[in-house]
Amino acid sequence: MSLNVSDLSIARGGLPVLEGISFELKPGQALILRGPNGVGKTTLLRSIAGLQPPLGGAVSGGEDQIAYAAHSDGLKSALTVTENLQFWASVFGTHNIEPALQAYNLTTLRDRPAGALSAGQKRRLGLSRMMVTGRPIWVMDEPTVSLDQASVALFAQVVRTHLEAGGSALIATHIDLGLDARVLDVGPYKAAPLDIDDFDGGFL
Ligand SMILES: Nc1ncnc2c1ncn2[C@@H]1O[C@H](COP(=O)(O)OP(=O)(O)OP(=O)(O)O)[C@@H](O)[C@H]1O
Repeated sequence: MSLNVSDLSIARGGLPVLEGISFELKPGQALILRGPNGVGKTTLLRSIAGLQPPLGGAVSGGEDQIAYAAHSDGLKSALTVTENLQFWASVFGTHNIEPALQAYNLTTLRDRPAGALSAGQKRRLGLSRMMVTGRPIWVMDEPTVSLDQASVALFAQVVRTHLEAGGSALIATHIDLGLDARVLDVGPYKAAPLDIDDFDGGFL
């Protein structure tokens, strides 16, 4: 199923950040979001993932189809690598965690508590959760933070395989992942500043 974003306007902390965002993401496609720090990429991804309501416009096709990977890895530090993935598999009603362990080179770390992993290993585990969700639309916010070059390549390969299987991916990233993907620069969609309409002329 395609994800459709239509004339979306979004706010953070009560202030509009982006407006007029529209795109379609079809099965097999990836879309890379770019834009300067603070422009609203995270806010856009959160809105598309259903974590916050938009100010206006619409998102369709994402209901129960989206798996969202935020800035944080979302791991339970006392659980092992295997237990973390089993937990997420049970949340999403799936079972087989082995492909995720193998794809992210985590098999030798499978019995290690997540809290005892390095930052890059934690990130690999966090990203591997996407595979066990069984969901077709992956929405990912700066997924390569903490990853070394080899792990970035692993991640890009996982995404390629996901796209070939008919999945899709929406990724906010500042780096070139080498994917065959469209790029959407959200900079030009920066919302106009709010009008200050409570100016008290009597103050002058
Ligand atoms: N919890 C918050 N409360 C209020 N404002 C926030 C909050 N989090 C972020 N903002 C503001 O909302 C705006 C959009 O932030 P957002 O995190 O979506 O940007 P971004 O494009 O993802 O940035 P980056 O590239 O640095 O990750 C920024 O101006 C930011 O300062």
